[in-house]
Amino acid sequence: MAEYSTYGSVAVLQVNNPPLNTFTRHVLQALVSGLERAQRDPAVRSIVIAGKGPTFPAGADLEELLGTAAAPLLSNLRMVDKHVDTCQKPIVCAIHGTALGGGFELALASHYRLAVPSATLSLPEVHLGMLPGAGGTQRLPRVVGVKSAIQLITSGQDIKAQQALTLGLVDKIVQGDLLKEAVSFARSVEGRPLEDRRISQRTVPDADKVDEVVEATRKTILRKARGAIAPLTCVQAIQASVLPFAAGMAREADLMTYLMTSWQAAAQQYVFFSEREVRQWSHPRDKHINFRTAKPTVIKSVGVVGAGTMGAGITISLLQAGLKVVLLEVNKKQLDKAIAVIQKTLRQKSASQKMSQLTTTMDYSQLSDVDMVIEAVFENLRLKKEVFRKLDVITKPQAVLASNTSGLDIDKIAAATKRPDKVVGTHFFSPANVMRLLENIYGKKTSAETVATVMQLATTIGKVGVLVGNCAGFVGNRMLGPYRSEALFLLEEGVDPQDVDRAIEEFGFPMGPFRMTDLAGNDIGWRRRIEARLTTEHGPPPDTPALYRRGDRYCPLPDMLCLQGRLGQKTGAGCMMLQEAKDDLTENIYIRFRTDGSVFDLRRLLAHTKTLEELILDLLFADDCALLAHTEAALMSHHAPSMCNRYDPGSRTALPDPVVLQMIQDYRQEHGFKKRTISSQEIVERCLYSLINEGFHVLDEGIASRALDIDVIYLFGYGWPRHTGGPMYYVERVIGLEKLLRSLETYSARYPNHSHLQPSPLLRDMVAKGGSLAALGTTDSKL
Ligand SMILES: CCC/C=C/C(=O)SCCNC(=O)CCNC(=O)[C@H](O)C(C)(C)COP(=O)([O-])OP(=O)([O-])OC[C@H]1O[C@@H](n2cnc3c(N)ncnc32)[C@H](O)[C@@H]1OP(=O)([O-])[O-]
Repeated sequence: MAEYSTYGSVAVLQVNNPPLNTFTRHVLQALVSGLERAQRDPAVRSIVIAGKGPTFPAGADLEELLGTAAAPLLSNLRMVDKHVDTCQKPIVCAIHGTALGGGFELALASHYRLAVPSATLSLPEVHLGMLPGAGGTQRLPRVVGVKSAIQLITSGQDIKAQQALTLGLVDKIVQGDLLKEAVSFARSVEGRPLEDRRISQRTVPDADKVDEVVEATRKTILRKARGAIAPLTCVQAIQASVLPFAAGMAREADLMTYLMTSWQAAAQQYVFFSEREVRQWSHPRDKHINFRTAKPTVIKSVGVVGAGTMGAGITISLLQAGLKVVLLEVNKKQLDKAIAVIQKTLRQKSASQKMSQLTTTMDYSQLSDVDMVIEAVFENLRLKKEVFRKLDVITKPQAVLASNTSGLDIDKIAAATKRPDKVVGTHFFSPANVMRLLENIYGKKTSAETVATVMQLATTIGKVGVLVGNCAGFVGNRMLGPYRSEALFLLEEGVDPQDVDRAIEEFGFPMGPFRMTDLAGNDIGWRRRIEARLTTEHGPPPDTPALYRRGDRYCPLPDMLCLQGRLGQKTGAGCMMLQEAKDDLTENIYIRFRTDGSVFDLRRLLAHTKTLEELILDLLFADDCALLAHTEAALMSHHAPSMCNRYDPGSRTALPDPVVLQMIQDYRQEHGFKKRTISSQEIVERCLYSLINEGFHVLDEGIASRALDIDVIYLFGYGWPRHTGGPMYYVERVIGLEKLLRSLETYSARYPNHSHLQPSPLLRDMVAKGGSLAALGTTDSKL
């Protein structure tokens, strides 16, 4: 637990609790015993505390901290820190690996800190809905000042050794053998006065400015916290650091108790464990196929087909993980553009050497030797099948073929090959090198080995892989459908897009549904709806009721906006693309003709022409000759058209657009909707409850095997606020299943034709029988 040894006058205490040397009560008791022994021994004149194995203690043991042992654990840690702080013999902490939370707090209580260059320090408690409750909020500001302490503690960010040295958090960086250096350092400081080494006895350097600093940062913290209580509570504790140390510690303890007993802390700790538990996957339809029984194929090289935004992002992720990549793109200009993006990103990450692992090509035969291919071409089933047909012929028989589709049928894609067992979905989220989620989709014939391979790939490239079944939209996008529909129905009834966005953002999402569509592109859903024959490029399909499709309520507003060229933020950027892309047309660029207002996808037009130049010539010699220029001017104009908002050039701030508001008003009038006032609560409930209700369907159908899989998908792929634990956790632990059912019943009685508001049979069953999502496999056992 804490091994005791002596090197002459130096006693060394090495925490030994593999794998992360976390603090349990027993570890802490062993540390106290060791400290007492060293203090008692007259031959010992200094003490070194270190971690055995790969790391310095990575903090309190969360299993204990979250259970009934929390109070004794916390008081033991405070006791150790007090022992260390007040010890009459100098104590040196030797830091390697990750000194996190309580580990870093122990180091701050010590008199000297040495670290290896690769060491990382941080106080990440805020991510667990807590604060550094063993003196961290009191000691850190005494070293770095209130301003920096607020920044470090409310973000929980990592501090690398060099930065820690600059900030005065470590005294020396050690290049060689850490323990040896620490022992000799300890020896060198023996007998020196310790009073100025005790951080607790120092004053906060910017104490006179504390109120000013807190005031200046409060707004930013509130905005970033998006409803989480921990960040502001951390600030309150840090504010108390200007008090005498004991008073500050008492305030910290009170605030820690408040946070530790909050539902948000429980939710965030659930997130921590769920992020790890998704790795322990099992096949929803056959529990015998799972992470233990299925063996992954070793992947050393990956082909990526398609060098658009997704393909480039996927390539970066793979290269960063040290894999060999062959990037294939049939359009030379697009390939060059992607190479430039990849190079720039890797350079920013100081990882330019990874470029040597990249081969770029326009020739499919270069993929003959890769272990796996990830296809990332345009979201079109015909095109994807064509690509898979080619890949099946060219790649080696054992290669895994994965599609980065966001919702197309994996079985249909697999059917284009003679190896459906090796075909799988790997749905990355944009930007693919940043977003942590990887939704892995198995088809009817996908083998256990293939599933294990893509789940392993997720870990290899630092993503959170979640295994789901095959259905339109899989888990994430399928659940988003009802949410988006309900948001649109709310527009019909009287709210503006900005009202919906505001309510959802106040709940904690970084972006409401309309800003999100503006960012992603309104045309993505439009194309999907055109392909599903719900609408056409010219308006609703003939003989179709305006507000219904296949018996379901349908809101055509987004289609109408697309027909007006309001495709999202990128339409605003479209003019730039049009200019620079005169002969580089790989993104979707839309033009609108002045005579009839119709919108065309330039790519589609290009399919009938050889080059963009030819197309432009055609247009110039056609009756609509002025129109391309007109379109350019329109796109360049100050009010670049977007979906529901307008964006000033170079800005992402969504501004209400009077044109859209008028259009919605006309639409309400035309279809007999009577505008009414709708509360934020109703907006949030209707949007989120319909999304969650779909989650119950997803579980019922076995598309997701556990509620925690859905939570992780929403937390890591869709910006669901972390402090609420994810949609399924939130509804069960905070709202209550019964209340969800009653609300859905009320709303579905009011809107009988909104099918997604009809409570799912699984939800009804659970409420009737008193069942819980935990029984379906959440991490309750760990909470
Ligand atoms: C007392 C009050 C004041 C103090 C408060 C604190 O200290 S608060 C705490 C402040 N400290 C933190 O918040 C640190 C949280 N931990 C981390 O950030 C990372 O684990 C890491 C960077 C230390 C290592 O990353 P990595 O990618 O190398 O590894 P990995 O992440 O995959 O973890 C491996 C296994 O260890 C498990 N496990 C991990 N930590 C803990 C823990 N503290 N406890 C228990 N278990 C823990 C993890 O679940 C996983 O288990 P599995 O699934 O294999 O059964």
